[in-house]
Amino acid sequence: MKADNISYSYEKEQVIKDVSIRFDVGVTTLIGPNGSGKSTLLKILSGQIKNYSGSIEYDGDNIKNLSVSQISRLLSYFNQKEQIYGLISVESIFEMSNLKNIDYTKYLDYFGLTDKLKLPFNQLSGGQQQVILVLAVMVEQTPYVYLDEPFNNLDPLYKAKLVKLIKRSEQNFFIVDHDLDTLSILADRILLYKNGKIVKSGSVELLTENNLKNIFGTEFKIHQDVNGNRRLIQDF
Ligand SMILES: Nc1ncnc2c1ncn2[C@@H]1O[C@H](COP(=O)(O)OP(=O)(O)OP(=O)(O)O)[C@@H](O)[C@H]1O
Repeated sequence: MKADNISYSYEKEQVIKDVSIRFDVGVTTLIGPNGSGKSTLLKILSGQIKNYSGSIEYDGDNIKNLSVSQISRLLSYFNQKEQIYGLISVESIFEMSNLKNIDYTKYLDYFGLTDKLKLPFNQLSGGQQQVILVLAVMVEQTPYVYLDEPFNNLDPLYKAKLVKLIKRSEQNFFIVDHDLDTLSILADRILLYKNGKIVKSGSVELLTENNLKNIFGTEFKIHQDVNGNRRLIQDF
């Protein structure tokens, strides 16, 4: 995916300011403050918001020239804030997503959620709902996957399982989240974002105390764990 010079305003407020982004193979993460426009940008890149300026191409085709079914084969999108499933069963959610007839029960087994298959979605806990929705998106098996805050509500075990699943997947992910430790382990590319613009892009090496302070306006301390991974500790 290649997005060039994307700008977007909600009524009077310009939220995205001339952003150019590449979404390549692997895991790309967008890190920035609350209200800075990350979710809006994901909706633009995934074709849900259309009246932006700039251009977005997938494999050389402008997204504006693709049909709804072409887009649905190309990309999938997760955002728990806008889920609408309510009384629909977990099984039906997977059946709607399972266009390639894959065995999705292995995912449910992996999260210990097999016994929830027949339940209505609203009888699951917040974390269970979150896992089911992320899994339903992965079941679509599209090459591009946009995840808006996939690690919200997840306990440490579910978080570890989801990290492993994403790392093992052949799909390409574009993730927005505020869990910086998890992103630092997952990310192949990091985009630091503030006030509607990409401030810096590069590898996990970008997660420095200075860069994070610049983005969020608060102090951090960076430590290395025994595996050499970065651990970011916010200094309160
Ligand atoms: N549908 C909308 N109509 C009008 N303004 C909106 C709409 N959605 C978002 N905004 C505004 O756009 C700005 C960016 O919102 P957005 O949800 O994209 O930020 P974000 O970076 O994803 O935030 P967070 O990290 O808190 O989820 C905010 O000021 C918000 O109030």
